[in-house]
Amino acid sequence: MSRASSTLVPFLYPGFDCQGAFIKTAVRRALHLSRLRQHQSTLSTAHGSEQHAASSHLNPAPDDYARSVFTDKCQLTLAAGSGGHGCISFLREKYIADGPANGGDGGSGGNIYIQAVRGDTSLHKLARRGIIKAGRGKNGQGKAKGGQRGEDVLLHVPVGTVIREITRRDPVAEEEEQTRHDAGEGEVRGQWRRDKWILYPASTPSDYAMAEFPDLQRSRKGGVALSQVPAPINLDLSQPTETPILLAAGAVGGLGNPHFVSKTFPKPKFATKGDPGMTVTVELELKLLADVGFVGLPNAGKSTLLRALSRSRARVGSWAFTTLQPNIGTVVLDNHQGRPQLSASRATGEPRTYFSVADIPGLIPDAHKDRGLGLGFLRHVERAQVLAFVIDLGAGDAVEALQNLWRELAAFETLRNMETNVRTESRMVDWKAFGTPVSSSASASAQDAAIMAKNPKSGFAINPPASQHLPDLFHKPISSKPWFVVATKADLGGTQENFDRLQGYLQAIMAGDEAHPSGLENSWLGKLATIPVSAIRGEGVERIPEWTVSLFDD
Ligand SMILES: Nc1nc2c(ncn2[C@@H]2O[C@H](COP(=O)(O)OP(=O)(O)OP(=O)(O)O)[C@@H](O)[C@H]2O)c(=O)[nH]1
Ligand SMILES: [Mg+2]
Repeated sequence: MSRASSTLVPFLYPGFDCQGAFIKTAVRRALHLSRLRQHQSTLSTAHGSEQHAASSHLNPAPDDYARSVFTDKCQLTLAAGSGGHGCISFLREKYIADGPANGGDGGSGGNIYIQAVRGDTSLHKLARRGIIKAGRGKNGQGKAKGGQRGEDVLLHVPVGTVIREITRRDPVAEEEEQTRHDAGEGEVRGQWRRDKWILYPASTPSDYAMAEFPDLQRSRKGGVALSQVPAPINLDLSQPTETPILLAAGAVGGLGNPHFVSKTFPKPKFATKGDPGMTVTVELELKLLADVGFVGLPNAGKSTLLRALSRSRARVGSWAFTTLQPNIGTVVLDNHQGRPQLSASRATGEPRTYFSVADIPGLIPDAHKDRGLGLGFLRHVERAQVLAFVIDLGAGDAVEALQNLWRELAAFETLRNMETNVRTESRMVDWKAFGTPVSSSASASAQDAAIMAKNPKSGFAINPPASQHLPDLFHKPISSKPWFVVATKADLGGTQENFDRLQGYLQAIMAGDEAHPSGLENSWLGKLATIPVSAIRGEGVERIPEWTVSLFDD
C-alpha cells in the first residue's frame, strides 16, 4: 500500500488498524452472517411445507398483496400547441442575387385528443401529469419549406369517464370576438403589432414607420378546429370511442413572406407569427367504476371473494378496513382458448369477454353521515352497474346485516336527492342575465364587472370565470340497480341456519310479504338470489359470474 493511501485508510475505515485488526473483524462478521443464514434456511425447509399449506392465493400472508393505485377524479390542464412562425426569406442563387420571396409557413400546433378504451380502470396515470401540452409547430424555413406540425397528444381514459370543462382560454377566439364587436373595423389594418408580425432580421420597427402593413386575415382557425368539441366541453364517454375526439385544436402557424407580395410590396420583409394555442382546464371523473360492486361490512370477506373470482391481489386481513380504496378485478368469461366459459353480450351487441368487479371498502353504520370515510366509500357504490351484497354468515344475523347495509344506502340516496334539489333551486334563484348587477352575489358581480371591463362592448364572457365546483354527476338511483347476495364464509360451522333465514327473507321480499330493504319507492324487484360460497376455499364462487351476467341486461 502506498504512503498516501495508508494515511487515508484510518479516515475512510475507522475500524482498521495496522496490525490487520480490521480484516479480522470483517472475516469474523462474515462467518457469523453465513452461519446465521444457514440456520435460517434449515428452519425454512423444516417449516416450508406447513407454511405453503397455510398461505395460498385465497388465504394470503398479510404482506402478500399488490398495492392498488386508484384515482376516480382529477383535473387536467390541456394546452394545445401554438403555431410556428412564418419565415422571411428570399431566393438567392447563382446569377439570381436578389430573387423573390420564398419564406415557408409555420407549422400548426399539436392537437389534444381523448379516447375511451376498455381495460383501463383508473385515472391515476393522467392525474399524475396535471398539465398536458401538445407540441408547438415549427417555424417555416427558406426555400418555401413549411414548418413541421406540432406533436399531437392522445389521452386514453377508461370507459365511463365524464369530461367537463372548468375554464378555457382561447386567445384566437377571444380576438375574433373582440374584432367582431369593435366599432372601428380598420383597427387591425395597416398597423405593426409586435404580437402579429415578424420583421426581417436587423430591421427595426422604425424602418417600417411609413409602411402600411397588409390586412390581417382574421379568422384563421384551422380546418381541424371544426371537428373540435364545442365549448364548454361536456362529454360522457360511456362507450369505447373508435376514433379519438378532439378536445383542443392546435393553433395555426404564421404565414411566410410570399403571402404578402403585392404591387406595393414586391419584396415583403415581414411575415406573421403563429397563433398562440388554447388552454382548457377540464375535470375528469369516473362515472362507471365497474360492472359489479361488492357492498359489505368491514371484514366480511369482500377482498377474498375478489381474489377467488379474479387474479386480483387485493390485500386481505383479519381486521376491519384492510381495503381503503376500491380494488378492481376482471372476471374473464372468454379467454379465447376454446369454448368460452359463458357467452354473453353487452347492451350494444358487442360480445362480452369479461366483466369488472370492484371491491369497495367496507361500510359501517352511519356511513351516510360521513362516519369514517363513509361518503367517500358510498360514492363508489353508485358507480357500479350491479350490486353484490357480501354478507359474512359467521358474523351474527345475516338478515340484519343486509338490512343495515340497505339502510345506509337508502339514507345516502335520500340525502343525495335532497342535496340535488337544494342545489337546483339555488341555481334557479341565482340565475341572472350576464352583466346585470345583483346585490346578493357581490363576488360574482365583481367578476362580471372585471370581464365587462376587459370586453366592454362584447356583452358576454369569452373566457368565462372558473366554475370550481361542477355539479355532481347524475347516477342511476342505487335502489333501482339489480342486486343479489353472496353469503360468504359458508365453511364456518353453524352457518346453515343463518343462511336459511337469509334465503327465506329474500323469498319473502320477492313474494311481497316483506318490504324491500331499501324502503324506497321504485326499487329494483327482479329475481333475488343468495349464493352461498366459501371464498377462502374457492367453493361456490363459479355461480357468481353466471348470475351476474344474467343481471346485466336487466
Ligand atoms: N373461514 C373463512 N374466512 C374467510 C372467508 N373469506 C374471508 N375470510 C377471512 O375473513 C377475513 C377478512 O377478509 P377480507 O377479504 O380482508 O375482508 P374484507 O371484507 O375485504 O375486509 P375490509 O377490506 O376490511 O372491509 C380474513 O381473515 C379472511 O381470511 C371465507 O370464505 N371463509
Ligand atoms: Mg378488503
